[in-house]
Amino acid sequence: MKMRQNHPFDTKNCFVPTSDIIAVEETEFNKKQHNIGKWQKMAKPHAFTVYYVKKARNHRWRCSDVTFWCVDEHLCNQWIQALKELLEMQKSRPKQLLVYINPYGGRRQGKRIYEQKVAPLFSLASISTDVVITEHANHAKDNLFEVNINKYDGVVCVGGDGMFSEVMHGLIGRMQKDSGIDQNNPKAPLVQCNIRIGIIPAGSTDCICYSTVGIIDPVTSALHIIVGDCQPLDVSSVHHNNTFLKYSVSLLGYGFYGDILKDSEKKRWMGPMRYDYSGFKTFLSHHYYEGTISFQPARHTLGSPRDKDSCRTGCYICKKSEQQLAEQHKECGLKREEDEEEWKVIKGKFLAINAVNMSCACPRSPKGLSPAAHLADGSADLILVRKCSRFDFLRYLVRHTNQDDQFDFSFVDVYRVKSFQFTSKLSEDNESNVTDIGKKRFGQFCRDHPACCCNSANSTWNCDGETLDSSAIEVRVHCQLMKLFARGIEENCKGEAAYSQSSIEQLL
Ligand SMILES: CCCCCCCCCCCCC/C=C/[C@@H](O)[C@H](COP(=O)(O)O)NC(=O)CCCCC
Ligand SMILES: Nc1ncnc2c1ncn2[C@@H]1O[C@H](COP(=O)(O)OP(=O)(O)O)[C@@H](O)[C@H]1O
Ligand SMILES: [Ca+2]
Repeated sequence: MKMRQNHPFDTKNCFVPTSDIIAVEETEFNKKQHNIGKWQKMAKPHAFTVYYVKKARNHRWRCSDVTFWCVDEHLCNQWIQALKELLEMQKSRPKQLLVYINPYGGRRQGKRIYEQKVAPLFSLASISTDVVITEHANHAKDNLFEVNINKYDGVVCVGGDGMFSEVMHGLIGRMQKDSGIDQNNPKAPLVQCNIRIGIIPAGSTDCICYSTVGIIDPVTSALHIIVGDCQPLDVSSVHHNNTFLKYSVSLLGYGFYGDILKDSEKKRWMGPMRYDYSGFKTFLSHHYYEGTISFQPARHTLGSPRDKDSCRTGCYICKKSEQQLAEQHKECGLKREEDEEEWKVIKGKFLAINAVNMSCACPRSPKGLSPAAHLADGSADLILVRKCSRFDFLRYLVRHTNQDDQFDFSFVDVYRVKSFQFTSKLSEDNESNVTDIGKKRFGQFCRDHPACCCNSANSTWNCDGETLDSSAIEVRVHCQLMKLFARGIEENCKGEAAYSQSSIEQLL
């Protein structure tokens, strides 16, 4: 059996784990191939090609191939058969996927990206697909409540964080509905969603993809889906007055990121650039908001937001949380301890309140809003940026783009939490004085100090790129509520540290 690799770095030996094989196909020899070199002398050769994942730099994956050939047809068929049987044994691989494409996300390239880069790979891997090109917002979400979901091994969304959020709401909502769980009850134990979601990035920020794969690259994401990766993800539920508002997996941001989102929605025609434009405008406006934040610290998890190491593939801290979750499920009859745990209360004037379930790394900020946040530890990092000068706020923002610690400022506090609540001063005042209509209607900016940037209007919550209607919210992190076709960011850079059993032992 002879081997030939189809790329310029031909080597004599090639080691490919079965888990990295994408497909095995019989290869037709054409006349031209037959007439070169030593094959000329042979009887009709038989060949098969193995397509496999080739890992390139910066977490990028590509489909490579290697062709084996020989004169013995029977031997060749035996190899094809044996390799196909090995592939059949990879039980976590999807066979049937439901795909939603947002044709208007990001630079409006979703349909082209899927058809040119992703569909050919799915077809090579013998994955059948039902494809829906969305016609309006919430199309995918509503559709997920109607389809025969058990027919599919996963759902793929082609778009940005907003599109992912829609699909996630459809799936989690469908799961709770089928299990008779009332989503409006903030304390309801939600049912885990085992149907994995794959993200083909074609949006504006694509933070969820970047934070779980390490790169925004449709081919890499398609290959993670094909090999059947599985990454559990924490999800926060957001409620107001016993009414369910939304779920969040990446950023829940009030003040700076809420204001950027609100302004940028009017500039959708600008594409991803709208965030730079609105970001600059919001930075100049320098509005701060008064309110009270109460939270329950996450005591069950080992890490802290100031850790130097990040969550990486096979993260030990996330595995520990998975074990704790399994134990909790066994003891589900017992009273939940969280109700008894203490609440910390902080009142203040904030430029930004950010709660992140993951690092929120994205191309704009490769280390993210909270570099040590974990994908699946059952906690969120709550970042409070208090009123400070424009210059200091700029220093804080710039640190998201370099190696300096963005939490090392007197006006920034960060806590690892499992739940929190926020009420703006404005709504507290309105509740205590409902007759003060003038304050409600005309209180846009502080009338006493027009130049001081304090804002007596509320900001908006940015929930994974969607705005929330209420400023007063109650948030609870649900450990590993859903799963992605991903494996977390792989540790492939020299000198890059991550949590391992030994580093944890040193910590303890
Ligand atoms: C002087 C330069 C300072 C630059 C600092 C930049 C820090 C950026 C951190 C970005 C965190 C992003 C968190 C993710 C948010 C997304 O869910 C959301 C919706 O995404 P999509 O649906 O793909 O459009 N995106 C945003 O809210 C935009 C944030 C814009 C930040 C400038
Ligand atoms: N066909 C459609 N027309 C308009 N909006 C849509 C459509 N399909 C999905 N959406 C909505 O578009 C929003 C943004 O989509 P997304 O793919 O995240 O793009 P971007 O990253 O540019 O914001 C999502 O909230 C989603 O609900
Ligand atoms: Ca988390």
